[in-house]
Amino acid sequence: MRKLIKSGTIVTAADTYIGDILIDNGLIAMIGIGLNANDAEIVDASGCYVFPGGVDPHTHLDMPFGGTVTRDDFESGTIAAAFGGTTTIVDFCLTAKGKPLADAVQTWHAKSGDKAVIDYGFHLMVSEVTDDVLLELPRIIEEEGITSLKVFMAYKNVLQADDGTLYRMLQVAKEQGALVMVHAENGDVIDYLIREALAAGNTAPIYHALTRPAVLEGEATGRAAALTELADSQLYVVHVTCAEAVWKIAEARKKGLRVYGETCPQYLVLDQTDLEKPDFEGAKYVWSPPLREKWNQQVLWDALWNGQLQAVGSDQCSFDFKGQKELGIDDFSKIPNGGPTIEDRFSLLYSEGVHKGRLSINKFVDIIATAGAKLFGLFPQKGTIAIGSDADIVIFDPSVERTLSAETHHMKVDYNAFEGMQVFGEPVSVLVRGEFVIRDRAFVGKPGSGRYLHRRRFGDAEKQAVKKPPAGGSG
Ligand SMILES: NC(=O)NCCC(=O)O
Ligand SMILES: [Zn+2]
Ligand SMILES: [Zn+2]
Repeated sequence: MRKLIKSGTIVTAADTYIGDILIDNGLIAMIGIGLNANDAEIVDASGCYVFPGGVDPHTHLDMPFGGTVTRDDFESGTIAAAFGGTTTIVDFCLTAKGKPLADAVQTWHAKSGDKAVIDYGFHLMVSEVTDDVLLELPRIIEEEGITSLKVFMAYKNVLQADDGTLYRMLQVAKEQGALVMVHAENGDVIDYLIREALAAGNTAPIYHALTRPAVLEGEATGRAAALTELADSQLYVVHVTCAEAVWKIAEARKKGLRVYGETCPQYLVLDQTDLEKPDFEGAKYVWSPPLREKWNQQVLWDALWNGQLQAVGSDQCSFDFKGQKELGIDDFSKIPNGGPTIEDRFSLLYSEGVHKGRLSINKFVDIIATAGAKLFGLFPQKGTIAIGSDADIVIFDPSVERTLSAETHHMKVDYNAFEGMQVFGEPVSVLVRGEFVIRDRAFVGKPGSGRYLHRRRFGDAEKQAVKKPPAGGSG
């Protein structure tokens, strides 16, 4: 049945206006004022914002890491995402050294296919360059529409790739129209600092931060940008935490390089002192790169506002405190890295950004939905409210004040990283391709209803936009 969303304040990355949206066959069919459609179900959105569904370009669901597996899988993770206003995720498909890339992609399809309740795509994590990898990559990019490749410069002896691998991936990305994503930290030096700290008996969670100093994130970011320049390629730096890394991205962008950056909600609202919480509670706040000194938060907000950073991903990678984070009780380096963020990304950015006057409402939409869709080959199908786009819509009540908590969240994990934080605004109803997944704050979706997204190549949208009309055509 068609749906008519009436009288909401429609917000895109460019505009804010009161209007109606007619949804037909999962797509936005019409936008106007005073629209009528006798056969359509009327959805009253008066007093609410009508946002495009959030696009989260950085999630780890059902992922093995640090000797365990993330608590949230594609079912609980995407349900939580939907409650939080996110309708599209791009998850990281973990490849294994020496094994075909296609095996990893099939594993990720098996993890997600009958579980996801929102739409999803995959990035491919690549940690080695072999003849087989080089042969297989173009096929994966073409057939699977996986047009982003992730390289780790940290996690020595586990996921870390060397500079040659990063450079080669940048070359492949240039040739194939893909975007290289990089976890930028100097893994070799960090490995040394960790061994030094442990040898001195420094085992508590705070040493996770102290052995991964900001200067090593800045150094790796600058190195990745330099290799991008050499390869004349494109780079997206994930989870930027600090001024040192922002400066390197800004410098690269000033030179005209295609270098982009993402930060995450945790780096905008939490800081290094959280790792000092007693009774091992600091382990809940172990991310890599780590939470930084508080003054970095303002640098990140400024960078989002002025366009030095483009997007905010959740980096959802959840582990229970009990039994999982506790693996590192005697050794901080064994604490599984990551936290539960998929559900609160959208609301935290609205509340801390728009409500507190740090971001305009249009900039918020850009950061939370539009920029990610553009960079990862999904725009304008995803990330905006426009005629012909998927009807992925969040009806958001800005008047609600609520407290984030593990008691009320929908992730499976046993703690909330933002426990006790007050936020303004709440996604009330969420639609994916015109179907309610969340309706009046209740889950009404169906596991398996999320669709896999075959993404376009990097830069394809721009190429299509300037395509010449056929000779003799009217154009
Ligand atoms: N960020 C983090 O600590 N865990 C997830 C894996 C990664 O993105 O590095
Ligand atoms: Zn990472
Ligand atoms: Zn991550």
